[in-house]
Amino acid sequence: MPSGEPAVAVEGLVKSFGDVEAVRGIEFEVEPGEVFGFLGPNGAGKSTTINMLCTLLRPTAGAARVAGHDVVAERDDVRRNIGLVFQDPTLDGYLSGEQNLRFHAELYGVPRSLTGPRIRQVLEMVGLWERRRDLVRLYSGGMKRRLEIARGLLHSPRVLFLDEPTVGLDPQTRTSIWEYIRELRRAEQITIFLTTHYMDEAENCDRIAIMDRGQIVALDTPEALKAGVGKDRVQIRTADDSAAIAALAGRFGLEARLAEGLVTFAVASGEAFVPRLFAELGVPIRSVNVSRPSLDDVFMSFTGTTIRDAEGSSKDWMRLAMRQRG
Ligand SMILES: Nc1ncnc2c1ncn2[C@@H]1O[C@H](COP(=O)(O)OP(=O)(O)OP(=O)(O)O)[C@@H](O)[C@H]1O
Repeated sequence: MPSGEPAVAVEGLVKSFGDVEAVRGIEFEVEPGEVFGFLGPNGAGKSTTINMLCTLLRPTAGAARVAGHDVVAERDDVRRNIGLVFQDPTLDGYLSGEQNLRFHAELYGVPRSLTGPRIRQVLEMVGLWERRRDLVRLYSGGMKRRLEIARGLLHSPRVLFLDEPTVGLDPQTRTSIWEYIRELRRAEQITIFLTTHYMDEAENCDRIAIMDRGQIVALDTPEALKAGVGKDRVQIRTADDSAAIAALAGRFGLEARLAEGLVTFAVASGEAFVPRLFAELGVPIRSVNVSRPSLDDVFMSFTGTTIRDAEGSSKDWMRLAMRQRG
């Protein structure tokens, strides 16, 4: 990928299926090394977009470049430079972890001399080197997912597409998968493009795009998206709640009320406000708690639906991808 070029660059991308305009002229760029999250309710157009990026669907209009290559004119170059990790396991349970990777390396034409060292490198990265000789059917769910990630990395892709990488895994395993994803970015300077329905996971992304009805309706860092939703919630415990409520109204023009036994109010930037509060309230404060709008609030405000309603829509694009590649 030429230096300075985005890992993914999308311009006026459109995809129509007959009368259905699934993707309506979207634009965005993903920088090399970014962890980029793609969220949206069912039918928003996420899979259609990703299928175009992975060269499995031809755009109706517009253009996209992945790893510096045009998805239509340089399809094979794009394919060589991307890795896919999909939800449905396609590992062979009757082969060992290492044998699964060897098979994949052959499919991808990884030069033989490089295969052994590369397998060791990716297995060590996901903590499976010691277990490489065990049959995959004896692996736990988390180990299988880690092996799939290792497999997606085997041919050293510049951009790794992950479809809900931790769905169905227990919280501890999800945390460890995320550790691998972060390590991966550090070690391989790879760009990671992922879909997720877990908002806590979306928090781990450098930036998030929210898609709805064929359009990108929001794209920013998790922090900026949450800040854009509105105000933080501040709760204080005081020596005299009535006096505090009166002082908040009198000195700051804030309307506060008692909630859960705490003086509660909303303010644009809670953390920045706290020092002023201590300095100027004139009523002793015993404790303070600032909470931010969550990404759930962000999702709701842009799409009118909760992320939970958007769940269970795991798509077949990765499956389709593998079938078409294989
Ligand atoms: N091959 C196709 N033929 C006709 N319509 C399609 C086709 N693929 C997708 N669509 C339509 O395009 C729109 C976008 O679908 P898409 O699968 O891209 O959404 P999505 O955001 O991936 O949803 P999900 O969260 O369910 O995976 C939907 O209205 C869908 O019905």
